[in-house]
Order: sequence, then C-alpha cells, then structure tokens
Amino acid sequence: MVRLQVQGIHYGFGRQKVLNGVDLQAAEGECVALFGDNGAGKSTLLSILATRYKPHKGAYLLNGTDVLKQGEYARENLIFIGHHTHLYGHLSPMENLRFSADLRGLRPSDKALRKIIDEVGLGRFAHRPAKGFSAGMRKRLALGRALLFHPALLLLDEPYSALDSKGVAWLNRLLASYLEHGGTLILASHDPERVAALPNRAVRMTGGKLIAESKHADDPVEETQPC
Ligand SMILES: Nc1ncnc2c1ncn2[C@@H]1O[C@H](COP(=O)(O)OP(=O)(O)OP(=O)(O)O)[C@@H](O)[C@H]1O
Repeated sequence: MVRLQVQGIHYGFGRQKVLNGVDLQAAEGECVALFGDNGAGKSTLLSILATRYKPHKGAYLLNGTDVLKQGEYARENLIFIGHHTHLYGHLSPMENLRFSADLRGLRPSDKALRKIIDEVGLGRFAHRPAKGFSAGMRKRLALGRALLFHPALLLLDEPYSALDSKGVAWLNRLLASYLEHGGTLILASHDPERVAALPNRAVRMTGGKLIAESKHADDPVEETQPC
C-alpha cells in the first residue's frame, strides 16, 4: 500500500530556490535512499516530510491524509532523526525513553525499555546520564527511541555518521527488521555502499528535483522515471 505521496513540492530560503517540484512515492515496507551533492536539498526535503518546514507549493499525503492540512497526524506517525539527536543529557537512556514515551501517552514496562536499550547496544550504560555519551552512542539511543514507537514513517538524515563498522551492521539489521514489519524509511546519505546492505530504491536530488538513481555508474540516468 502507498504510504507516502509527495507531488510538486517547491521550497526555498529567501530568494534561493532549493526544491523545484519534488515528486516522491513510498510504499509500506519500502526504503527510499536519497543521494545528492552537498547542498542539493536532501535535508530540506526531510524537514518538509517531518513537517518542520511547510512547502511553498505542492501536495503531501501520509496514509492518504493531507499532511499540509493535518500536520499533527504526520507528527504522531513519524520520527525524524536529523543531525541533532534531541536527547536530554542529564537523563539516562532509561529516563530518556521513559520521558519520550510519556510525551506520546505510552506506558511501556521497564523490561520493554531495557530490551530496547540492550538492542541498541547500550545495556551497560542504561542508567548513566547521556551527556557523557559519544556521538555514536547518542545516535544509538536516538534510534532506540524511534524503535520504541515503530513509526509508520522513519526519516533519517545521514544515519551512518558517527557509527563504527559494527554500528553500521547493527543499524542495517535494525532497519531491515523495521522494513519487514511494514515501516517506510526515507534516508539521506552520502554512503551508497553502506545503504546497499539494505533493500532500497535509490533516488538522486539534482536541480531541486528527484530522479531515479541509475544502478551502475555507466547506465544512463532515466530523467523521466518518476520516483
Ligand atoms: N535554515 C536555512 N537557512 C537558509 N538556507 C538554508 C537553510 N537550510 C539549508 N539552506 C540552504 O539550502 C540548500 C540545501 O541545503 P540542504 O541542507 O537541504 O542540503 P543537503 O542536500 O542536505 O546537503 P548535505 O549533503 O551537505 O547535508 C543549501 O544551499 C543550504 O545552504
């Protein structure tokens, strides 16, 4: 089933046009990998999908709901992990997860929270304040928080940054399981090799639009193929 439908999205900052008619569709259980040069507009698009920015023009449906009219619906059904993890430094992983769950009106057991913390490899640090964590540990915790909610739509900006090679393998296993359970993942990356371990459809942001990424460097890019 189609989960996300984006059509003709335009956005810019002041006079700078960044998105010039972005079209994108993604189904349940599908991963779309966004590639593109620095400054191409990948993070801007993710911010629009996360409802942080409102497009100047275009349509955006999530599960058939008009997100531009009902942003709250989208925020209840998606998680965006960008360059900032938005964790509370003075809270431990257990407390961070508990607090996020409270905000969403969820009451998971300590056992369920502990299971997630173990899954993200932070079991030994479950009760230590996050402010002493490395960037990779913070990223793991932020991903654990996403796991807690199993959102319909998961938006990840540079998910592999700050992760070591074990962390990358772990993350790809986690994301593969999320997809198998019907989640929809849109991620932006500069790392096609790492993304390749996940079943994904690659698209490239260029000239403010998305085009289907050619599988091989020598293949002609199919400019007209919709994304
Ligand atoms: N808050 C902002 N205010 C003004 N301009 C911005 C803002 N955010 C992004 N831009 C500009 O919009 C353009 C697209 O930026 P964006 O961060 O979306 O690119 P990107 O593809 O994610 O790049 P990168 O691969 O470097 O992360 C850039 O020219 C950037 O300078």
